Amino acid sequence: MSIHIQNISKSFGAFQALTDINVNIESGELVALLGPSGSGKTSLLRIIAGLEQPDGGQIYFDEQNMTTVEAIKRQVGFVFQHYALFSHMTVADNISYGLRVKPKKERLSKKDIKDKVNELLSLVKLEGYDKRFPSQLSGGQRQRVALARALAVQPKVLLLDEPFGALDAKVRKDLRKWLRKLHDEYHITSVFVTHDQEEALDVSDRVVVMNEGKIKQIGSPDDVYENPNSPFVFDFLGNVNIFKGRMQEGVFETSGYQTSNIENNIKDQSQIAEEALAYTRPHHFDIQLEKDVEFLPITVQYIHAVGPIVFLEGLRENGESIELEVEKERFSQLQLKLNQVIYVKPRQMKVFLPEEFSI
Ligand SMILES: Nc1ncnc2c1ncn2[C@@H]1O[C@H](COP(=O)(O)OP(=O)(O)OP(=O)(O)O)[C@@H](O)[C@H]1O
Repeated sequence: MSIHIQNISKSFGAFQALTDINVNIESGELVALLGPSGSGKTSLLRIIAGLEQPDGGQIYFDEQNMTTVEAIKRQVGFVFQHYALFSHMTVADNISYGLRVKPKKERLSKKDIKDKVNELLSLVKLEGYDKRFPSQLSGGQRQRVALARALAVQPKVLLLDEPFGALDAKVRKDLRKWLRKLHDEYHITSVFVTHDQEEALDVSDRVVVMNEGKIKQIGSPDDVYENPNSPFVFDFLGNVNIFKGRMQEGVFETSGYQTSNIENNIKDQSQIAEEALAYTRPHHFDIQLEKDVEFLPITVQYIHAVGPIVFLEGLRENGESIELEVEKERFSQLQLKLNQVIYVKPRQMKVFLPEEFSI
């Protein structure tokens, strides 16, 4: 089932929570809505679910206009951050709830419901937990029960609102791997809300980056991470170094360092921009020990060498600091030490002008 979100807007009183949202989600896709707190992710998810009415715009499931269809008739499975399990019901009763409350004509037999529960318990790796109550489960187990309950009614669309938000980092990581695997097996069109960029990039087929009720960028995880279209997306999706400088005829200059190895959206390349900012991720640097005009000298101030990637911080001659990430092997080759002067060259930089900051 595909989902087409067309020109959706929503305000709460005078506050505009969503402005002209357009996204096409393909059948079987897992899409993450990613953005900071208050960016409108949950509001959009609730509008897809039918739990909230938009002020303008349409929601289609395939060719069917669902905008005014009641939530209960949308065949949507919903998983919330806070395990909304019924505390007085066992795991099995929680999972089968949606099947048991169906009208008699559509209801499966008791035996079929039991078989379905067992199938779902095995799917979420909780065989043997059927008689437990939610209070006897860990947070991660409860979320898996919530997912099994959402899947029991065979939804056409699965909506997940920060499903792992309340869990600790390790359980979160395990569950998102597991969700990805589950999705690869079942291919239910799924929309997943998160404010955690790593989670969004790790799990989804495509990421919709939102801020202040608007879409900033839509793309594959690799695309939005490697080719952010705005300073906001660059900053929100990972660590970044920002160089203040000026642009002139395709050359970026910052405190005595010049480079033409840059990307920018400036139409008139002969333009002079006095207040340009160049963005580079910490792993996009070449490092060497020999002085070179194409390289920036920096003094190593901090080294964190745990794991396969070494994190370094260096100080430029103008007092600005630079974060670097180097593979352990390269770090060992260079034998880097604190207070050593090294030479670094950004392999790629993206230059933005002040007017691009408000897009
Ligand atoms: N029922 C409501 N009444 C008034 N304002 C609301 C209501 N629901 C949401 N908002 C406001 O709309 C904005 C978007 O909220 P929403 O929950 O969609 O954001 P979010 O990106 O999901 O944030 P979070 O990550 O914190 O959950 C927020 O400023 C919020 O205060």
